[in-house]
Amino acid sequence: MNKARHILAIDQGTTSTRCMVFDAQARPLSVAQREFPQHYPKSGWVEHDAEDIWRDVLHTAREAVDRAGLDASAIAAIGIANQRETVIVWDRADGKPVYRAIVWQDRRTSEQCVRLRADGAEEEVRERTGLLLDPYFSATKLAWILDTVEGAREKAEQGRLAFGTIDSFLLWRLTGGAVHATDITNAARTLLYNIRDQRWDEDLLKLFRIPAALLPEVQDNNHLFGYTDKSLFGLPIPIAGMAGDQQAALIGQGCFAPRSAKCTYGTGGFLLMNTGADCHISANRLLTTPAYRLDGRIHYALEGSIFVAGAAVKWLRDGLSVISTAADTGAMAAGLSDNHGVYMVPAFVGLGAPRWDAEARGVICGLTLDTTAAHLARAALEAVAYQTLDLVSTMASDGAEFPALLRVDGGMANNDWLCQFLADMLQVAVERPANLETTVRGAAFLAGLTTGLWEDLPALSKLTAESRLFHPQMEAAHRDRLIDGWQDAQRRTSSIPGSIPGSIPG
Ligand SMILES: Nc1ncnc2c1ncn2[C@@H]1O[C@H](COP(=O)(O)OP(=O)(O)O)[C@@H](O)[C@H]1O
Ligand SMILES: O=P(O)(O)OC[C@H](O)CO
Repeated sequence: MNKARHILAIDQGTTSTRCMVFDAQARPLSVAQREFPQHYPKSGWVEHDAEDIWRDVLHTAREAVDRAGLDASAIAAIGIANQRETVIVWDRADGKPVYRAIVWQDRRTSEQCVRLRADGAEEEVRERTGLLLDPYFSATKLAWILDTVEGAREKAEQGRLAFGTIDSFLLWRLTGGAVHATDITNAARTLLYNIRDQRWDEDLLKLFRIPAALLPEVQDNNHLFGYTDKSLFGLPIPIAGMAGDQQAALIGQGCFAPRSAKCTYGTGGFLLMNTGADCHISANRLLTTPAYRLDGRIHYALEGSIFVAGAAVKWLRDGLSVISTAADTGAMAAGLSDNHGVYMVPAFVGLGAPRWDAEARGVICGLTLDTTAAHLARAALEAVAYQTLDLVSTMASDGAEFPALLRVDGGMANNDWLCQFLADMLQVAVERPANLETTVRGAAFLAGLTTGLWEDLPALSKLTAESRLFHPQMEAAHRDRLIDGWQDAQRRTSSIPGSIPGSIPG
C-alpha cells in the first residue's frame, strides 16, 4: 500500500501562517502556526517581508509533518491557501523580492484609483473583472512598485522580474524557481484578469501599465502545479492545489451547491455565496469572483468584504486595553440585557462592501456615564453581525436570494454570543463546524482531489465534520429597534476632517 496518504495544507494569512496535516478521512492530525511582523511604514501603508513569510511557511510545514508523527514520504500532496491581493515582485535571477509585499489592506494607491474612476474606467473594469477600482486589489500596488523601485519597470519590460500574489511566490520558492503560476481565484483579484474570458486582459494591462512579461500562468484550482525542490523536504512532493483563502474556506465548508454561502470572521469578514456558472455582476457594488475552477469547469461567487471584524476586538484589547482576551467579549456581551444604544461602526480603514468608502472613519456613539467596557465589547461584536446583514440585504437586492443557512468560520466564530446574535439579525440558521480551520481544509481538499485521494465533490461532502447550529430567536420588535440604531450610527461615518488617512488597527 502506498503510505503517502496524507495532505499537508498551508494557510498563509494576513497575520499568521498555519500548516496542518490531514489524513485520508480529512481528519486534522497536527497544526503548526507562527505569527509574523506587520510593517506600517506610513499611515495607511501595510507591508510584509516576503522572506518572513517564506521562512515561516517552511518552518511550520516541517513542524506540522513532525507533529503528525510522520516523515515527508507520507505526504501525498501539498495544498496552498493564501491572503489574497497582496503583491510581491521578485527577480527571476535570484528569486529575491525587489520590495516588501504590499498587503491587501494598504491604501497608498487611493489617489490612483480616484483618478482612474474620474477618467471613467470603472464600468469597464467592473464588467471584465467583477471588481471595483479600489486600492484593496493588486494592480495599482503592482504599478506603484514598478514606478517607485529604481529600474523595476525597465527590468519588468525585459522579462527579468516576476509578479505574484502570495500563492505564486510560495510556489516559485517551493519549486526552487521552476514554476511561475497562480490559480484562477488569485488571478481574479488583481484587476488584470478577465473573469468571463478567463485570461489576462490586454486592455487592463494597458490601463494599469503592467508589462505582460511579469505575469504567472493561470491554472485550475485542482492542478498539479509542480514538485517541491528536493532540498526542502528530502524528496519532491507534488503541489496539487491552490486557492485564495476565502475561496478555500468556501470549499472547506463544502459550499458546492449554487446559493450555499459561508462567512469567515478573522481580521476582516468575507461573505461568499456560490452562484454556480452564473457570472452575475452585482448592480450594488458586491464583488463577482471565481469560487473555483475544477477540471476546467468554473463556479462563480458573489462576495461582500468587511474590512474590520476581529480587528475591532483586537483593538479593544491592544489599543484601548479594555478587555484582556478576545474571548472575554462573549461573556461581557452576554452579561448585558441590551446594547443600551451604544454602537460601534469600525470603519477604521474606510468601509468595504457595499459602500466602498475609503474616506469613512470609525464611530462609537450612544455613550453615557453608565457606558462600560462591556458595552464596547458588545458593540464590536454586534457590528460584525450588522455588517453581515448589510451584505446579505445587498445580495437580496441584487436578485441573489440568500439561503436559509449561513456557514461561519474563522477565529471570531468561536464566539457563541456572536453566532447567536448573527442568527437573530440575519434570521437564518448559522452553522459552525467543530473545526474552524476550514481555509486550510479547503486547500487540503484541492490537493487531495488532484492526486486522487478523494474522487470528486460528493466524496468531499461526505467528509463533513460535526457542527453546531444557532437558530434565530429574537423578537421582531427588538431586532428592528437594534437595526434602526445601527443605521443611524452608520450615517455618522462620513470622512471626519483632520482624521488620519487609513490607519490600520494593529
Ligand atoms: N472568541 C472570540 N471572540 C471574538 N473575537 C475573537 C475570538 N477569538 C478570536 N477573535 C478575533 O479573531 C481574529 C483572529 O482570527 P483568525 O481567523 O486567526 O484571523 P486571521 O486569519 O485574519 O489572522 C482576531 O482579530 C481576534 O481578535
Ligand atoms: O488573511 P485573512 O484571513 O485575513 O484574509 C485576507 C483576505 O484574503 C483578503 O482579501
